[in-house]
Amino acid sequence: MTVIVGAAVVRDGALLAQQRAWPADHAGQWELPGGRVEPGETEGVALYRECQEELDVDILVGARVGQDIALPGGKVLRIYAASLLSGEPRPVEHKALRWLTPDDLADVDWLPADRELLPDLRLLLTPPG
Ligand SMILES: Nc1nc2c([nH]c(=O)n2[C@H]2C[C@H](O)[C@@H](COP(=O)(O)OP(=O)(O)OP(=O)(O)O)O2)c(=O)[nH]1
Repeated sequence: MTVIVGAAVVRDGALLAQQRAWPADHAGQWELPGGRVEPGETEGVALYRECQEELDVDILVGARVGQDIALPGGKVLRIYAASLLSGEPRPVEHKALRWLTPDDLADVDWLPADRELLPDLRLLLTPPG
C-alpha cells in the first residue's frame, strides 16, 4: 500500500498549509506538506525529507493526527503533528504558504482528503482545558 505522509506543522497556534502549483486539476488547492514514503524510508524520515524539499526547513515529527484517509488509486493519506526545528518555511515548489488559525481553517480550498481531516486539525490547534 502506498502511504502519503503529511505534516501538520503547528507554530503559535497556527497550522502551516501550502497551495499546490500542479497538476492543473489541483493547482490552487491547499494541502499539508508531505508526499510519498519511498522504499526503505520510515514514515518519519519521509516527512522530514519532504519538508526539507518543499519548505527548506527541518521538522520534529510527533504523534499521528486523525485516521488514514483513502486516496484514489489505493493510496492513503496519513498525517503526523510536527514542529519546526530550524529554518523559516518558504514555498520551494508551491504557489504560496499560509499559517491558518482555527478560524481560518475552513477558509481555504483544501484537497478533498484534507477537508475530511479538518475536525482533527482543529483539535490539534485547540489547547486542552
Ligand atoms: N503532500 C500531500 N499530498 C496530498 C495531501 N492530500 C492529498 O490528497 N494528497 C495527495 C496528492 C497527491 O495525489 C499525493 C501526493 O503526491 P505528491 O506529488 O505531493 O507527492 P510525491 O511527489 O512524493 O508523489 P509522486 O509524485 O512520487 O507520486 O497525495 C496532502 O495534504 N499533502
